Amino acid sequence: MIKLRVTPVDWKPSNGLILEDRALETVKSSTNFYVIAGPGAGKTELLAQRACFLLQTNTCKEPRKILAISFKKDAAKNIEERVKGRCGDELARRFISKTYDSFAKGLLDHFRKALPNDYRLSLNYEIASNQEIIDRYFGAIRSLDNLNVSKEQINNLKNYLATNKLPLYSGSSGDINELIYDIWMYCLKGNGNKSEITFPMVSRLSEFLIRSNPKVRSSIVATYSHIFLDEFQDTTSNQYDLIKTCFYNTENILTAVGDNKQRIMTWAGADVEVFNKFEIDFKAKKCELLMNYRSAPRLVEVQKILIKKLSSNEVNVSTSEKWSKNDGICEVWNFNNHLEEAKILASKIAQWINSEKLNPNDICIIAKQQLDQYCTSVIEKLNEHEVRARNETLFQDLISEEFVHLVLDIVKCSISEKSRDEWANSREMTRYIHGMSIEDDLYFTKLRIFDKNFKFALKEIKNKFSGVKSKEDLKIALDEVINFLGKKKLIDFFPQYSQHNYFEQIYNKLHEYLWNEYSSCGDWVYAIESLKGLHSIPIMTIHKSKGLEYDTVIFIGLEDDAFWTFKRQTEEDICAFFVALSRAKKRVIFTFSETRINNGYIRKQRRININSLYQMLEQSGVVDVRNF
Ligand SMILES: Nc1ncnc2c1ncn2[C@@H]1O[C@H](COP(=O)(O)OP(=O)(O)OP(=O)(O)O)[C@@H](O)[C@H]1O
Repeated sequence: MIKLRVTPVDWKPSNGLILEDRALETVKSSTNFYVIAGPGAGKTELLAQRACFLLQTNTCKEPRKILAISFKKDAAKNIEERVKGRCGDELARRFISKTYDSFAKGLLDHFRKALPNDYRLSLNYEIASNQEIIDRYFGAIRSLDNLNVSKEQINNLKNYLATNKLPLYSGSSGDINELIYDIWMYCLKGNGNKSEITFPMVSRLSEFLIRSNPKVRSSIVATYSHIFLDEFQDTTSNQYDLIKTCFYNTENILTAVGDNKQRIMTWAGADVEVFNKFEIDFKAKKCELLMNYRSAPRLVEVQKILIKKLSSNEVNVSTSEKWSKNDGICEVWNFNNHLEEAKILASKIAQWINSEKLNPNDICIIAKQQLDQYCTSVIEKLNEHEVRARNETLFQDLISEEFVHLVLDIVKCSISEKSRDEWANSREMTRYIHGMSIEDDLYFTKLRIFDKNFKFALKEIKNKFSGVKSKEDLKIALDEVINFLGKKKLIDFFPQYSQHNYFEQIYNKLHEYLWNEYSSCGDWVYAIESLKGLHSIPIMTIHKSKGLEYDTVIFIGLEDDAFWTFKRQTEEDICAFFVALSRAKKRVIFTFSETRINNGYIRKQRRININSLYQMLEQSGVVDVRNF
């Protein structure tokens, strides 16, 4: 039974977790804190527990909320799920989990009219990438000839576009400032009156509007009493400025968590000084955690070598008591070519799934980038063993969409009476979407009517789905779900879908992907689980793997070609290697293949440039090498 209210003294961490003293102090603190800790130290868990503490003790006083900001949609979803699981849906309604982009965009959409005139963008603005904007600008407006700008500045233009706070200095003829100013004006006003901007520009505009409107700022400060910042090491100056403008010198309490050794977004502008800035600006206290709850002891031995390399510090990371001293497998597997690699990996994976009773999604395959090049043969060979593996990049964003979750839950519980969790989640969520509040005097009467309607709707939805024979039928069945929820109500509840055709885009993708799954198995429950990734091995890049954990991690291609940036950005690439390694709980395998096919050509692979990575593995004294 989930406790709704306890006193701060009586409060205990949920799920029977025991927190280190330092972690407990941060969970209960009433001052700004930043937590620096390595992989698996429980940083995300600490935020989830802190949310429970603040909500269950009403330290975050009703109706105020907690705002949690993450980088990726799935990370935002992950922490939201943890909070729901630990303190229940009712309290978790006051836990608002967003990405930086959705936070900034939400502010802009809500308060767009408060922007100073020169920077007011059109209502129906579009989001574009840096490159699209630059290409369009030079295609439509300007040639490179009459510019007083160096080649390097042009090459790095995308990095400069949203570097400075607004309003921009308009520059002098043809220089870089004038160019940037001109691009901004083109983006805001120039393209047939429909503005087109990038996410970093969204962030700059939001920051500007809050800075120029004390009333808007006050409303944000009043809405949220506590702010959580996850993966803080990857925060860009642009994002930090937005946070600072919102919450500097206010009574809001901020908690930032991160790990400098997992900073893999420097290329995207991560500010290496961000923890120092936060400490000074927000007078934040520091908390260091020295546990690794995730990885087995032998894997932590390898991690320690990398930690020493990355931070020049000897650290004494402890492991969970559930492990024995010799638990953990870290191996390098050498192959003659990528086909041998695929064949042997597939057969070993199938063997582990059978003998160790692992689910496919307990195993993760990671490559540095170019998943098609490194993983296609393994996917094919796994299929021969009837093990499915899929490129998670194509699914992660769709699956973490809130309304996709809701629709899938509704369909699943309409079909299968065993889906109790999905039934409870979708009933709860639908009640909120339909505006039912426990504070309403007629709540219980309305609840009875709602439950009757909900039951009836599930029956209708089940009928529709049972009759689906074609992709077109599926569209009609899905429409039944949307009609029951009410498209307008859905969009009012999830304002992120109010933008242009975003809702339609997601909806069409859901239709397409769900049909693909169903047409290959003919079973709705299995199709929904498959779409959620329950029956396949996820394949992803290191960047996508951040924050996740798996029993077994297989890193394909520990080779110079994969780490082609190693010489130029050695530290960032070691951090990337560290992130991949530290996703594993029990076993991590690195592969090296003498040759690989690249663009139809056989390429010899080397490990000269990244030799230091191999040396670190060897230095740990726990890594075995196997030649196949
Ligand atoms: N106090 C604790 N006791 C037991 N298990 C814990 C505790 N804290 C976290 N865990 C578990 O350890 C694992 C890692 O936790 P979490 O994801 O919060 O770590 P993290 O520091 O955010 O990791 P990373 O930076 O590598 O993403 C999770 O499975 C989590 O449930």
